[in-house]
Order: sequence, then C-alpha cells, then structure tokens
Amino acid sequence: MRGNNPMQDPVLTIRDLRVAFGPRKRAAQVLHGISMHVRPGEKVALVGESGSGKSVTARLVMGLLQESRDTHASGSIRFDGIEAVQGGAQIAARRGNRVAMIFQDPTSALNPTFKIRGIFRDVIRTKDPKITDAAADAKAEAALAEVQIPDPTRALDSYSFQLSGGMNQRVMIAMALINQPSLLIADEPGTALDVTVQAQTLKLMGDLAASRGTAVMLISHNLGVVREFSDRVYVIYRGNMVEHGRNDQIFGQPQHAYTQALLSAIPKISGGGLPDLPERSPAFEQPLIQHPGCAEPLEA
Ligand SMILES: Nc1ncnc2c1ncn2[C@@H]1O[C@H](COP(=O)(O)OP(=O)(O)OP(=O)(O)O)[C@@H](O)[C@H]1O
Repeated sequence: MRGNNPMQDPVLTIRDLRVAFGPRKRAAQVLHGISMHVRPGEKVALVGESGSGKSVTARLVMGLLQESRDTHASGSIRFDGIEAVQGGAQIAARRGNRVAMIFQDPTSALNPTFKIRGIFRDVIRTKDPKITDAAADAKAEAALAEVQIPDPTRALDSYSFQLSGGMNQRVMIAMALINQPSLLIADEPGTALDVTVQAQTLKLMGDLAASRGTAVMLISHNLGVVREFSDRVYVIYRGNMVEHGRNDQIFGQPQHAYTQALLSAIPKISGGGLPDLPERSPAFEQPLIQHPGCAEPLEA
C-alpha cells in the first residue's frame, strides 16, 4: 500500500516546532520552527547533514527529550490525535505501541544482557500483557522468519552480541513492527552496516511496513538512500526546513541550493561532508521551498 492519498488525515503532523537546549538564558536553538506531516502508510524521508536536527525531531516525536529541564520545546507535534510537544514519558505511555523507532546501531540498541527471546517477550507484552511465553515466542519466530532470519529459534536463543550487525538490524525491524505501529521512525538505519546490507535491510523494512500499512519516517543524511526509499522528502538545514516535495520533484527539480549541494554529493560513498560549501551561504538561508505538486500546506 502506498500512502499517497492527500485526503487521508496525517498520522503525524508537526507544526512550527522549535527547540532549544541548555539553561534558559544560554539555551542553544536547534530547531527553528519546522513543519512536516506523514500520512498513513506513507514513506517520508527527513534528510540533512549531520547536526541539522533530524534526530532531535525524531526524539521529540517519541517523547524522549521533553522530560529534561534543559529542553525548551514549542509548537505542535500531533500523533494519532494526541498533542506531544510537551509531556515526554506521559505522552509516550498514552501512545503505547502506535509509534516505534529503530536506531542507527542495532547491536547497541539491543540490551546485551538479555537473550533476543526475552527482549521480544517484553516488547510483545507492552501491547498484550497476558500473552503466554509460548504464544509470544511463536509470534517472535514468525516475525523473524518474515525478516528472513534463517534459523529464528537459534536467533531467539542468542544474545545480540552473538549475531551479526545485519542480523541485529533485521531483529530490530521485526521487533519494531511486531505490535503493528501506525508509524515507524527509522533513524539512519543500517548506517553502521556495509552499503549492500544496508540497502537490502531498508528494502525489507519498506516492504514489510507497506504490507502492514505502517507509515515510515526515514531519517538519513544520504540522498542516495532516500531516493530509493521514499514517497516524499523533507530537507532540513541547520534546524530549518528548506524544501519539501515528492521524491520525483526533489530529485528531478531540486529548487534549494542546499538540496542541490546534497544531490551533488550522492556519488561520494565515503569521505563524508559536502563539497566546498561556504560556512554560511545566502543561498542556503532562503525560506522554505514547497513544490507546487506537493499539495499539502506545511503551516496550519
Ligand atoms: N539533548 C541535547 N542537548 C543539547 N544539544 C543537543 C541534544 N541533542 C542534540 N543536540 C544538538 O542538536 C543539534 C542537532 O542534533 P541531531 O542529533 O538532531 O542532528 P542530526 O541531524 O540527527 O545529525 P546526525 O546525522 O549526526 O545524527 C546538534 O548540534 C546536537 O549537538
């Protein structure tokens, strides 16, 4: 299922999100009023270079930063009809399993002191507290088979450090999707893996999410990855959303100087960084560009 129906209410709507970190008077502004939305079943990418504010956006959606006294957030994050810009853990609890997140380094995201079986049981019980061990294990095995783990029973009896990075990434995908979330946030998934394995796992994640109608918000600094994956793309630069549009628009007719610079860097597989960018370029400070064919307004 491709979630391109502009008539559907978004599952996630972010409006004018601002965040600063640090003691009040000396807080550093990291997000300067960003807006975006994700519709049911849609694959949306948030792309920008390191430090542009992608992970902060994702962590605010998950309610992971709001608890800190040094986080000052304003604007609106509506997920499944619940306002989440304030509230942190409380909000995360109310939302339960409807949003899941997978992280860049799967091996460190899985607790090394528990076998995969135990982690799966805990995750499944957040949605179904009364499920028996046997039923939870059967569910976990089926989920691991779906992500093409060759011997699911053996994987369940392993610790994360006994599995390869690629296997752990697939375990994470299976876990993230097992409770049927309406949104999966994937923060640079597989960046720690080699390029081929990363491409395969992303395709698997996209196909499984699509088959369940789960929307995906993919966070990446790599437009090459994003091109293969997403229906729509948001480009973030230093905490400002500078351009957004459908995949074909962003890759066919990028309007903003920063998007053009990111695109020109695609063939560079390693080495990092953009080519010869000025420290601050007037062209990069232009306001948001919204492609005409990309129907939905960013602001209320
Ligand atoms: N909890 C925090 N407290 C203070 N500053 C933070 C916090 N989290 C992130 N930042 C800062 O906010 C900025 C944006 O960070 P963020 O992790 O969102 O970048 P990113 O675009 O995801 O980059 P990367 O691709 O490297 O993960 C950075 O300057 C970072 O140092």
